[in-house]
Amino acid sequence: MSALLQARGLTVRVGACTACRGLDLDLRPGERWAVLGRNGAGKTTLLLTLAGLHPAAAGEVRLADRPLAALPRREIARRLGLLPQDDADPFPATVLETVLLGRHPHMDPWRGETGADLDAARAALARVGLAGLEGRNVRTLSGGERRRVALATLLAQDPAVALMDEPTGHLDLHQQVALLAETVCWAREGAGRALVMVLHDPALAWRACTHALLLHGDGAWTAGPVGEVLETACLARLYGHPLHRADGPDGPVWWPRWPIDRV
Ligand SMILES: Nc1ncnc2c1ncn2[C@@H]1O[C@H](COP(=O)(O)OP(=O)(O)OP(=O)(O)O)[C@@H](O)[C@H]1O
Repeated sequence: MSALLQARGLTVRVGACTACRGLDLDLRPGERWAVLGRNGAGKTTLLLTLAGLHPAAAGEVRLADRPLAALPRREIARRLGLLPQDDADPFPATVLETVLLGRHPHMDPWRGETGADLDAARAALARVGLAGLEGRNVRTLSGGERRRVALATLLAQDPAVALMDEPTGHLDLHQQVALLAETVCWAREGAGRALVMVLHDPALAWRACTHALLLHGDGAWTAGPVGEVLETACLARLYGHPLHRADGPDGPVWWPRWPIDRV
């Protein structure tokens, strides 16, 4: 099956950081990639580069087999969605108005939103468990509620490729699992959807994703199926911290060793 998004020989740099050097990646329909690495390894910058919002130092990103750089932004926005790490609200918009922003790439600029756009926005809010909050000012939401609105905006956009920067940020333990599970269901429903998500918990990556990309912080990277890449010694090297692993009925969990000799 042909890739929805491809990186070829991609080198990504920002400031003194080299996120990856010579990255080759094929994001195929049905695949869900977790991006893992230490703080400052360049995960956000890589996502921005895959979205065409940060220039590559070398190599190329291709969307639907065409160079991303050659596509108009509106066409990119119909196929590719980005959940940013932070939710900025310059204006006191309502929850529904915020989620409707996800429909803009699909709207006729002269007609504005249709009933179908409103239905899509309301359905997305219901998926993240926020039906009934349509009229609330987004600035009055809690951090976790605001994160769920951001995810609803992405779902309403309905892109084939969703790039998600720390989708579990601000979410409690239940909401982390609920929202990731909902996202996985959404990705599976579509004819050809694929996800890339930055996560800080390899156990969630193991459950929610099919593949993992590890950014080692010096431009080196490791990519492959989660069962091969998410290995304890490799994760301990990635984070520079010894890890414990335990296996439960729904998969492995890793947790960092507490420095008992110091605290
Ligand atoms: N405009 C910039 N100028 C200089 N350095 C920058 C710039 N933007 C980001 N950086 C640096 O580049 C590095 C990578 O940033 P990035 O946000 O991509 O990391 P990250 O892996 O997403 O980190 P985190 O896990 O903390 O979110 C960081 O050290 C950051 O301080």
